[in-house]
Amino acid sequence: METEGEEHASKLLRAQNHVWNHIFKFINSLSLKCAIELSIPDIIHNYGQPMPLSQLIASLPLHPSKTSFITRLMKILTHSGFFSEHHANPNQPDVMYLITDASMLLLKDHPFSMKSVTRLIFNPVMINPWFQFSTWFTNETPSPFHRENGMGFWDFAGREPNFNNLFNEVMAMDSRLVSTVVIEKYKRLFEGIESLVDVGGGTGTMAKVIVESFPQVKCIVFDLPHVVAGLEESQNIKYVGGDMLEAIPQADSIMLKMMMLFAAKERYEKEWANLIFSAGFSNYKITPTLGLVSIIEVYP
Ligand SMILES: C[S@@+](CC[C@H](N)C(=O)[O-])C[C@H]1O[C@@H](n2cnc3c(N)ncnc32)[C@H](O)[C@@H]1O
Repeated sequence: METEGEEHASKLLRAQNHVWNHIFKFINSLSLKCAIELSIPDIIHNYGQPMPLSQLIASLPLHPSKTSFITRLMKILTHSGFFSEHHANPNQPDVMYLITDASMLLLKDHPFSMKSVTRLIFNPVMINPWFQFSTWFTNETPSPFHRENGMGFWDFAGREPNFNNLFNEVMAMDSRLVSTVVIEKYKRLFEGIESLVDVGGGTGTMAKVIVESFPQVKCIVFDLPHVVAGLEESQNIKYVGGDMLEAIPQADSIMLKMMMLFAAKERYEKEWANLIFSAGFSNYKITPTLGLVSIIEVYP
């Protein structure tokens, strides 16, 4: 039984431990970045069986003075669920690694590879604004991103083609995965639709999957002009550049996936966003698990 003093000391240690852990959480994500840059998920996957640490080390472009640190990197990543550790037998001290469902999504050639997400999110353009977070609360700058990069996110994407392409690629990857689920699960919703506008539809990945599965649907992919410029249209897909905060094209259904619907309604008081809200969410399929806000609806 702990004395009052001991109990106080354990509580204090637990609290300190909690703070240390929280402060160092960034090591988890930046270790993941490191592993991806060294192609560790691909190397282990291509090995085709549990990969001994010595083999992994031999396959990496390491400076000889750094080989022992790979064990530490792999400990962090195993603990975070990106690899699993295996021990062949007690006489074989070399630990072996396999990839997990999570690191499968980091493989270069996986159809739903999230590698581009890591390139986008670990980009200083995206990370540095977080260092401005508290300052942002104390002044008028519209977003930490704006404060750090001198303009809003979408303006920045409009001026930096590489960043724009990377962002659109990330969105397309998400849509490739989500569309497979949406088409399967919400088939019913698309069956009666003749026209649909995908507001903020990016480069049209969702729209392409929808018209392939439901050829009666005519899709308008509506997004900022720099996103849709030069994209190839088809009989069922038209691209329209514009600002959803001004107006959106007419269609008998609206699709929003990962869009700022609340901002459109509350900050910008857009009529079309109000319409969605006033119709009552019960009429709409809101599938937060499929994205930040995924709404697929036929209206009126
Ligand atoms: C988070 S992405 C979602 C893209 C796509 N719906 C998806 O889920 O893959 C947000 C999209 O909204 C577009 N966007 C941002 N502001 C916009 C505006 N004012 N008018 C039209 N599109 C806008 C962006 O260019 C971007 O493609």
